[in-house]
Amino acid sequence: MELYEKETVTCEEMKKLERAADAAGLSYSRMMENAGTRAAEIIRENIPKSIEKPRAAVFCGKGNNGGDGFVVARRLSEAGWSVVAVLVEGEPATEDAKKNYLLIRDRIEVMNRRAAAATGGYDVVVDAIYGTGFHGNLKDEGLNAVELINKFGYQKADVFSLDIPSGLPGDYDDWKEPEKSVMADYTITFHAKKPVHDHRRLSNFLGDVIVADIGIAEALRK
Ligand SMILES: NC(=O)C1=CN([C@@H]2O[C@H](COP(=O)(O)OP(=O)(O)OC[C@H]3O[C@@H](n4cnc5c(N)ncnc54)[C@H](O)[C@@H]3O)[C@@H](O)[C@H]2O)[C@@H](O)CC1
Ligand SMILES: [K+]
Repeated sequence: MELYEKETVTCEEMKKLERAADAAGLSYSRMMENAGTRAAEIIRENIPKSIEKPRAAVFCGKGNNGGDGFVVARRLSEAGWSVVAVLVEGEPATEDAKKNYLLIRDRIEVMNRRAAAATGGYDVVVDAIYGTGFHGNLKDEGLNAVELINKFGYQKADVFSLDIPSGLPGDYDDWKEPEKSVMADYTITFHAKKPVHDHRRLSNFLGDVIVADIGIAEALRK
């Protein structure tokens, strides 16, 4: 079986697949656009139809998981939602995330985590803090943001984690419960599940796991 056909891949294998897809003509920036666009569609399909103008907060880290978050924020805003973007660790650091940040910066409200703590009433919270690049344990900024997301979740928001609930390493195989993580209602992962999604003791952190196609299989089949 080819790597791109596997249902579950490690974070390292995922990086390999992205490199191969890029070499086959599906650029990293296109993969991010596909990931965020598809995630926004899945979010819209899964919230109660009775909400007329949904309010969403998108928490973005400074890597490419945050970049996916900026694409989601743009897509939900284009769909008529009221959207705020929360910069958890300041401005984005990777090229593709920066590009997508510039596309929303002047269009939707951007705030830091402290300012976000004084807001509320969200129907949807998107967790785009950490994905496959996360290792070890949460540090202060991440930890505070994770607690805030979970607070909004307890209030009324549906929480959607992009790729992996922030706080959990993608290759997680420990039998201990993690110390702290986003508790998602839905985890939207890209291309294939990562080992953490198959972990039987983590279903209360993962919620429903949905795999979103971002074009990698098609690019590699050719
Ligand atoms: N171009 C690509 O490679 C694509 C990546 N995608 C997204 O990008 C994600 C991976 O992006 P990145 O590799 O930029 O990494 P992440 O965005 O997952 O992580 C961001 C940063 O967190 C730091 N970090 C790691 N452990 C930490 C800890 N314990 N405390 C605080 N900071 C920590 C890392 O050094 C990294 O700079 C995927 O999960 C997916 O969501 C998708 O956009 C598809 C295309
Ligand atoms: K995440």
